[in-house]
Amino acid sequence: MTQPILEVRGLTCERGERTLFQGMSFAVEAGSLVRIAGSNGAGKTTLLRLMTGLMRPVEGEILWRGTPILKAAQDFWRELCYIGHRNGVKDDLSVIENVLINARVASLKATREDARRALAAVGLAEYEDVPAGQLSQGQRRRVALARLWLSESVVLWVLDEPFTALDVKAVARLSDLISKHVREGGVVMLVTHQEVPVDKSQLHIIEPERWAPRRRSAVERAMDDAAAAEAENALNAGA
Ligand SMILES: Nc1ncnc2c1ncn2[C@@H]1O[C@H](COP(=O)(O)OP(=O)(O)OP(=O)(O)O)[C@@H](O)[C@H]1O
Repeated sequence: MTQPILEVRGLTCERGERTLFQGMSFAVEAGSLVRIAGSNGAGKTTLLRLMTGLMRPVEGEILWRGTPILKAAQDFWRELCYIGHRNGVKDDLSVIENVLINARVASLKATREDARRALAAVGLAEYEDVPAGQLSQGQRRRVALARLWLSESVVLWVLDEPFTALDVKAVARLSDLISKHVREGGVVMLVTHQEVPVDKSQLHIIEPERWAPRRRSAVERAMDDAAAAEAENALNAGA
């Protein structure tokens, strides 16, 4: 592998009382699609949040271009586009105002024309002036995702279930955009069940469960109990 652009080193994460994963390590180079897979509650969303610096790990670190993200801070965030579960769409603003404000918050330079192009790409050209509160869930998702069409120069895309609530056509368009971003040297890390066509060598599948602390089986627990009982008996016999 050439120099990795993104490296996860010995990441351990706890939520509540539970250790979700420990010692997670992997590295990818520019031009990679990182698919986070696994069962409900495995820690997929949590891993994405760690990736953005919104959450901190108990141990370990994430390096972007060789620098820990929490240290790189602004320099890292300038290269990051994060679209989480929540769409962050403001109901009382029009569709185009939402796109422009999202772009401004992300420090992207976007004119009204750019925003129109992005809306056309997500199939919302005719909704430009409609208050976002009047949209369906799928349409709201599209408003949030329109930012991706303004983020081609942003290297790292971190996307939590971006295909949810989209129709077949929208899924195909987004899937094409993601493949193009990866082909052009971007890194896309996403939680999805959707296949995104990229070269096999560019695809990494990360399953947080692989780093989950091992649960002891019933047999192991019974053996421990038996050993403890034996030790107690020995102590009592000696007393
Ligand atoms: N705010 C919180 N406080 C405590 N525990 C939490 C919190 N949010 C999530 N968790 C727990 O962390 C674990 C991982 O949650 P996470 O949302 O990362 O899983 P996931 O793999 O994305 O799940 P899903 O496929 O259902 O979206 C779950 O067991 C969940 O109960």
